[in-house]
Amino acid sequence: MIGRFGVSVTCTGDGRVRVEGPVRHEPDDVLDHGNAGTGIRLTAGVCAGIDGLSVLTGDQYLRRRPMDRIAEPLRAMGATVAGREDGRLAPLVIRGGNLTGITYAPPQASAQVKSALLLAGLSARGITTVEEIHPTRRHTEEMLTEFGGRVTVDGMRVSVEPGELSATDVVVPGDPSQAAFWAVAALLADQGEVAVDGLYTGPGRSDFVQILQRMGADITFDLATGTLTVRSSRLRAVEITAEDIPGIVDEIPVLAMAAAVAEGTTVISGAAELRAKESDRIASTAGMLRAFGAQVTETEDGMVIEGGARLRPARVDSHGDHRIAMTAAVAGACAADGATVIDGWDSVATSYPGFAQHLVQLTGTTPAAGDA
Ligand SMILES: O=C(O)C1=C[C@@H](OP(=O)(O)O)[C@@H](O)[C@H](O)C1
Ligand SMILES: C=C(OP(=O)(O)O)C(=O)O
Repeated sequence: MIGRFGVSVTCTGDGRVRVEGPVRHEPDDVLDHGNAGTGIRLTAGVCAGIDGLSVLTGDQYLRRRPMDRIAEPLRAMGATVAGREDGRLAPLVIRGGNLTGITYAPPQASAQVKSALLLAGLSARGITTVEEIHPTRRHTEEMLTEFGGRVTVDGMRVSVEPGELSATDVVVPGDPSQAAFWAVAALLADQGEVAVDGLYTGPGRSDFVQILQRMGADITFDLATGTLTVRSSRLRAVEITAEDIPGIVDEIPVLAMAAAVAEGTTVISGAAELRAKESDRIASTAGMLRAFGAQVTETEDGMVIEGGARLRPARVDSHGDHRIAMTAAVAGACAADGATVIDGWDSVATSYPGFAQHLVQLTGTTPAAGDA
């Protein structure tokens, strides 16, 4: 993908990637982002800053996800953004360059929107400011600062000044969202302990740990080392509200699975944003839980999960959503006696290509892929 901008990218084979910039010209082909919502939205921010034409698209699921959340502010900065349904849906065609900084308050708590605007702001005239309604993950601010970008954070206001970035070496820590699957695997199992090392320890990415603690889980996260340790536990129901959601936005499917076996009724609300993810994650999570035998009622902005389910093996449709597929695999391997089959297993490659191998290492169970 980055190669389309004339940037040289080399994988050295020892886990390192060498990227030689800068991005200076329009991409020489259509930028296909597959299933990656973060990818297309952040790249749109970069393309808005390039004096030229960029065409961005993705797979059948991504082409259904809302892009107006980035198209509108990027237009306000001076880019031309066209797409299906008046720029609401990809493919998007962006003519960038000649941007002016704006102050923008996204109506949704979204690190993707914030990041798109900060990236565009690097090549705008004046300062670009994003006013968040709720703090979201801050990887973009951290990365821009490491690359010499001038970023200021003042409470819920994040600003960037225009300027060139300079190359640096970055060590990418482990992704807490991936570790969440192994945490719930340990909790669903009858016995045992799982430890995951080297995780990112910054704010807003490991809130699932506190949710699981509220559920009575024996779980600790060592902020000095980034080590998560989880032991099989009896869980109780929890109430998850709008305040909690931005910090666990990607972990709801797997937390909902934990809630299905917990004692009591779990209520999740304020999570309407989940309907705009890879799948409608309220509907797909509820469908998955029901397939395993749990009782769930979908609400407009969340769900009510009756706990105490004895999970049975299931046939689950991932709806093209990696987090549904991985949650089902963990439940099938750790808590349901018999073969669970997952349709749309390929989606897992979006965020965790090594997942099946790790599941086999941990549980000895190979997930059964159904139809593509
Ligand atoms: O910035 C990011 O890397 C992401 C932000 C989140 O999206 P929103 O902040 O738009 O909810 C999250 O769901 C996504 O998986 C990754
Ligand atoms: C929502 C997710 O990703 P994206 O929006 O980048 O497709 C996710 O990783 O669960």
